[in-house]
Amino acid sequence: MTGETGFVENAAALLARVRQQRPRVHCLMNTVVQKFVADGLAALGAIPSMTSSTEEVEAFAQRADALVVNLGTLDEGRRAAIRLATAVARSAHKPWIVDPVHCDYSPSRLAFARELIASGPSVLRGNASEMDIIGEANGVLKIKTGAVDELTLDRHTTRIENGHPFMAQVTGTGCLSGALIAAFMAVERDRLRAATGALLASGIAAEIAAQRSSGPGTFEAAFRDALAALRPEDIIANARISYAEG
Ligand SMILES: Nc1ncnc2c1ncn2[C@@H]1O[C@H](COP(=O)(O)OP(=O)(O)OP(=O)(O)O)[C@@H](O)[C@H]1O
Ligand SMILES: Cc1ncsc1CCO
Ligand SMILES: [Mg+2]
Repeated sequence: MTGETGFVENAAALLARVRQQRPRVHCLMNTVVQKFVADGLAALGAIPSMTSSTEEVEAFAQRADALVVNLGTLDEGRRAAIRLATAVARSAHKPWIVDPVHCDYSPSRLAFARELIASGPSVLRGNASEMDIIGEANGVLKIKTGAVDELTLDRHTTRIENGHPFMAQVTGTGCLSGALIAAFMAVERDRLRAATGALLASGIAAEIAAQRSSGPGTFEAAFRDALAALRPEDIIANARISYAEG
């Protein structure tokens, strides 16, 4: 089945809205992929910021339109910064997303991820190992990425097939997808529509980029170029999406 009414058309319109509104996305992002994520957001048309200083993070979160919390290189300072920033997002009703990177490697990180999830993010996104260990996340849109992305909210599941295997060979494509979801949530309050738009944009840009690439190295640059050049009509022409209830 393809085509729940208007979802793909809405995704295409959201891409144009991100370009026009240029949302500010504050990223508490792991140190491995900060540049890749900032460049990807900028290519899309959003405005990234990245500080994790406990002195400044509340002011940055207050200024931002959406927040990404990524646990990839967690330490005491980052835990404190995350608590401060998420408190601002909650009280100011800003959309925020948790990416529980490597929560399957460490009991302490898993406990912190669960604490964050219980405090009410809009979205939780991880790869299969991370999402399988986390389990329930009541009231949160759960997204498991991979060859097919699965978005689950209550009893509704959306599957997005777009993407390319080169994505799994470039560190940070998952982290970037979380940041792109935040950018789309900044311009669309319906988080399922926002996340669908972001993952279609990312997956379709990756397919276009792969046609011009000879491996993961050239793909990385071509992916950024394709995100910058992506048009709403590319989303409408190339979306591979299905929906299920129950
Ligand atoms: N085999 C594949 N075919 C198509 N798309 C893929 C494939 N593997 C991953 N992707 C896409 O790559 C992106 C990253 O997904 P993945 O599940 O690999 O995240 P991740 O492990 O958290 O990545 P990272 O930690 O490096 O940021 C998603 O947008 C997903 O759709
Ligand atoms: C490889 C790696 N290690 C910590 S974060 C990160 C990149 C995103 O998963
Ligand atoms: Mg990851």
